[in-house]
Amino acid sequence: MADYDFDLLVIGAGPGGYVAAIRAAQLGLKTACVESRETLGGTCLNVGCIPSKALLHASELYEEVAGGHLAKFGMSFGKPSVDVPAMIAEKQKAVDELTGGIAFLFKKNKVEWIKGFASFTSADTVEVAGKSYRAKNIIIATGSSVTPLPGVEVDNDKGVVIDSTGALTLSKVPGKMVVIGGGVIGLELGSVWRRLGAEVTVVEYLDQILPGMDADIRKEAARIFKKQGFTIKTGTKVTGVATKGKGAVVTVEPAAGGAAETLEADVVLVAIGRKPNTDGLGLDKAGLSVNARGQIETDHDFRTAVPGIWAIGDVIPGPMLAHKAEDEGVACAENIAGHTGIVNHDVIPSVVYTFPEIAGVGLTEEAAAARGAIKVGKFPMMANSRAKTNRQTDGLVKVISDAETDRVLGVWIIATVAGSMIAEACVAMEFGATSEDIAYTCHAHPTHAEALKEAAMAVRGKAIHV
Ligand SMILES: NC(=O)c1ccc[n+]([C@@H]2O[C@H](COP(=O)([O-])OP(=O)(O)OC[C@H]3O[C@@H](n4cnc5c(N)ncnc54)[C@H](O)[C@@H]3O)[C@@H](O)[C@H]2O)c1
Repeated sequence: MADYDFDLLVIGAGPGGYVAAIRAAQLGLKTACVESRETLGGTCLNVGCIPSKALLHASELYEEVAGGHLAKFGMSFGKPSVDVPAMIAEKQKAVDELTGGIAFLFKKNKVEWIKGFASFTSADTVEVAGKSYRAKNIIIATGSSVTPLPGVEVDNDKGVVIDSTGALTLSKVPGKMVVIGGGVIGLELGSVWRRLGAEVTVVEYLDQILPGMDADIRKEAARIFKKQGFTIKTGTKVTGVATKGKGAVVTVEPAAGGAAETLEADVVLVAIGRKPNTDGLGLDKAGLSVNARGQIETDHDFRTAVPGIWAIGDVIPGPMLAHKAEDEGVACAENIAGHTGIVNHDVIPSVVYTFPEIAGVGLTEEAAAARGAIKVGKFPMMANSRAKTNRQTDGLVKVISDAETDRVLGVWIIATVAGSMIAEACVAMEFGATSEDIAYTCHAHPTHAEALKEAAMAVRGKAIHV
């Protein structure tokens, strides 16, 4: 240790990096975490998962009232109004409390926060704000940033052509919003502004929204979103965005070729994906390189090609999800400390926090069928007593199992609380459960979770309530 400043230096304090730093400190390693943002928590806490969920929650409450959905329960209100700056300020309070919480956890666990941007000067040394730090181990947890759309300039301050960060700070509800990209960000942030009154058009290049999800789920989600008032243009590419007056004009044409058309918008949200952050890191000085997708490759233990350098989260291959990064952070810290840290990448849930929520874990039906014989059980939320009682019956649960062994290979859910329901599927899959194991597990009544049990029963044609 004599020559090293730290046992471990983590670059980046997002969900991957800050969790890795805390776990390493818990295990007795002298740990520092470098972060260039003013606050800890990375994209997720500052301008991603957390603020978007705050606005999703607030806008959902607004729509319940404004959309007249409570009238059927005998409740009536005067015409509701929304004070957007107040909503944004309350969101910021949640963000500040959570980012401040990490600063507290760093102090409590004696993790040193080095403020500034880290750049490698050799395989075991980084420079931050003109000072050099040498560490026995370095974890790269630099995350990802918004993929730019060639030829389209984002300016979040002007608030006309924006990305996900700009969509969290609009000062008023746009009349018309065009969302480029029918993925998670487009649908979540599009939902926020649609609920508050914007006319939202989603332009998606592929034939279906929500890439990577199960085909039934993608189809059903599109049906539900259209019913909610979204205009969804799939199989459509954007060929240009020009600002015009206080708004913008988006030119689109069929992906397969054909006549172009223009869409006028007050706000254009670009949400076409994210790319790993490696610019300026000086990877070459450490002897590292990136793959064709700009990612740093690691082995199963999160070791890069250079001994002593590890990488986790959005900067390595795999889904760009905060919880995947967190689990990798814990496992990587444990491996560095000489323990055995493992992440089961076959069981990483993904959740879209729209209304209803959309969640999945494991294989899609298409991917599972390509591997071998499968059985599929489906159960509609329409037949779930709790969903029916709440008058929120959109959605379904789908369980995919191996035809021979009955082992669960994938679970897909659209339901108001799908994000919570998917946790049960994750535990089941982590323990190698069969669909019968889920079917024979007693589930509390009346809960949404019973729909998962019934979908598991449906794998063998034994669902009761359909
Ligand atoms: N709830 C969550 O888990 C959550 C929330 C936000 C973001 N994220 C993660 O952040 C990342 C980025 O999210 P995202 O929604 O930007 O990406 P995404 O990859 O989920 O979706 C982007 C969509 O844009 C489409 N697209 C690409 N270029 C286009 C073009 N020129 N014209 C029209 N459509 C185009 C793609 O086909 C794709 O469907 C994802 O990895 C996502 O998992 C997750």
